[in-house]
Amino acid sequence: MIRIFLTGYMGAGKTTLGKAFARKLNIPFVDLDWYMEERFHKTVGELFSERGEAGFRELERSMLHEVGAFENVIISTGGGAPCFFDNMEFMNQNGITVFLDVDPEVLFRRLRIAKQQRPILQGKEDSELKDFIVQALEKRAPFYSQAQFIFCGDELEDRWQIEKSVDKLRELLNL
Ligand SMILES: Nc1ncnc2c1ncn2[C@@H]1O[C@H](COP(=O)(O)OP(=O)(O)OP(=O)(O)O)[C@@H](O)[C@H]1O
Ligand SMILES: O=C(O)C1=C[C@@H](O)[C@@H](O)[C@H](O)C1
Ligand SMILES: [Mg+2]
Repeated sequence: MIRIFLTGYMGAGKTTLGKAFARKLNIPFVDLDWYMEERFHKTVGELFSERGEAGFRELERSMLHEVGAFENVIISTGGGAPCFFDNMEFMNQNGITVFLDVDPEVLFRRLRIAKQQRPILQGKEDSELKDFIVQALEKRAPFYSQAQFIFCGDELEDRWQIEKSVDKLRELLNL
């Protein structure tokens, strides 16, 4: 039975790599953010603004437990999920955990063009976004570093790079 949790900061490529990896292994892919959006018929942004971050995190935790019971699945978590409650411990006990490690400069490049969909980044000027990412990575490092595997997600810009990363991840996990 395969159950893999992909973690990492926003824009690390959890959804991109997770989808491609699941296709390769021919098993379902579940994105925790999408799962919550479907379950509640609301966007992550709406859930955030209606419940506040604390309410969102509670919901995220219970949804993580729900998808964490699925078998033969690749799960990409929200960027913050590993950093609240005992979520990291839960994932380590229930599956294989991978931290997608991406250079802050690369994250900045990706996120500056896609920040509107992410409530935590909304309204930030490019000049403050870079520092915000660096500081957030420092704060979150103690959680992300508890993953069993660390994988470089710098190269996910086109189909060819994604395919190459999928093969490397497969090798790393011995699958
Ligand atoms: N070719 C590309 N050039 C630049 N940016 C890209 C390209 N392809 C994807 N991106 C961006 O890179 C980011 C990585 O994608 P992805 O959505 O998989 O990250 P994620 O880890 O799932 O983030 P989140 O935690 O916010 O869901 C996205 O913001 C996407 O818009
Ligand atoms: O890094 C975060 O805290 C977040 C990441 C996204 O995946 C979403 O779960 C939400 O926007 C919060
Ligand atoms: Mg995602």
